[in-house]
Amino acid sequence: MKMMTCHSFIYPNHNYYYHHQNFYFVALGRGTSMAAASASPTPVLRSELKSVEPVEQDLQTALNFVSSPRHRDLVFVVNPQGANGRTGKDWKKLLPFLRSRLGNDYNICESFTTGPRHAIDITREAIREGAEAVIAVGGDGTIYEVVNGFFCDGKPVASNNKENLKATALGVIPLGTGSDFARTFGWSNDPYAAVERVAKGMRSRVDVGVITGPTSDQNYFINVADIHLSAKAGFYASKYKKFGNLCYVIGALQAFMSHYNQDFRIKVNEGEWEFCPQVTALCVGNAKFFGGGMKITPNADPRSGNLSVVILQHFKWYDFILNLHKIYSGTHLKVKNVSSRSVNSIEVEDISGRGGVYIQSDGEHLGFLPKKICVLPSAIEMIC
Ligand SMILES: Nc1ncnc2c1ncn2[C@@H]1O[C@H](COP(=O)(O)OP(=O)(O)OP(=O)(O)O)[C@@H](O)[C@H]1O
Repeated sequence: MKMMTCHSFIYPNHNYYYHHQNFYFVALGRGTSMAAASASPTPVLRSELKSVEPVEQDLQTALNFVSSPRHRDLVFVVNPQGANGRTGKDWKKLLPFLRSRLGNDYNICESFTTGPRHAIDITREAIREGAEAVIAVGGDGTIYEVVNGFFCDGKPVASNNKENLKATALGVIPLGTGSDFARTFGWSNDPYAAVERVAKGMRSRVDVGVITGPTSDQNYFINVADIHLSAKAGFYASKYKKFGNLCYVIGALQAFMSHYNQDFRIKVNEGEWEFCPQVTALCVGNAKFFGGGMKITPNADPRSGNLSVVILQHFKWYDFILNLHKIYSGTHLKVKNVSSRSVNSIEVEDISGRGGVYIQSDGEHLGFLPKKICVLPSAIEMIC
């Protein structure tokens, strides 16, 4: 039977919850028994599973009612640790509204991440099972991982059901510390407004950036990839998330202490190598904001089919202090030693010999140069 198959094989390594007014249905891993917990006012938590008795017979009956085969799944990928634990708490509060607003039209499924990169696996499985949308609930790190789950081995992940013509969409409920990706669309950290967007179901194709390293490893990003000082600042900032948006200031101060501008060479759109001296930071925007509200790539547009590169050169620490307000407002492109261009691809190498040049994408540390960054135009459908 369809739903039994679905529950037995969806998310082989993850807990997966179907929601209904009075029931929470929990699928455990492949080969394990299924369980249902009834009449719980809150989601069933992983830690509570031990006390739940397997009731497969009853569950089958109930699943046919709850997880309607007429409806497609909305899979909410929730990072309970996002925004220093606030994401998990806000999600709990949001759930009753979300179920009443969306539950009549969709099967509401939730999956809590258990650690870094878990959201990638959840997303891949959801797409293979033909979900209507995978919705990242958290900050930019969670969106980043969900976006990476749309791809596997260099190719887009597809539904196992070839008759399923409607692609799985990406959705976002921004509940992170910075939530910078949402800013490009003018979305606040208001989860109720985000649920309304999902209810309306408007979709739009957006571009995705792909970063390739010397070992051909690939990482996808949807917001901003950045290199050198800002990436180092982001690396440190991630260690101070408990201070909220202040983490970016602390991270920047720490990064500055060991910073040197370095000579790079860049290759744009597969052209000739260009010398790019004394780079402070090189930012590649698919969208406009990073660092908790800095409009670093103001010309970027995720629906443009290209990426916007902004390069800061020869900057001293006091240049940042003097121009910080311009970086926040996106008026820094006219500042001396700041340049901007639109690209399809850019390769970046450090030629100073010092090495150790940080790169991050969507706030996640990705290692060091050299890297090649390309745009994948209209790669994903997004709910907006
Ligand atoms: N269960 C978990 N426990 C610990 N870390 C997790 C868990 N699930 C996901 N993560 C990691 O948490 C990191 C941050 O998550 P997220 O981006 O959602 O929140 P944030 O950092 O507060 O927000 P923002 O990125 O917008 O500033 C991600 O790198 C992700 O890999």
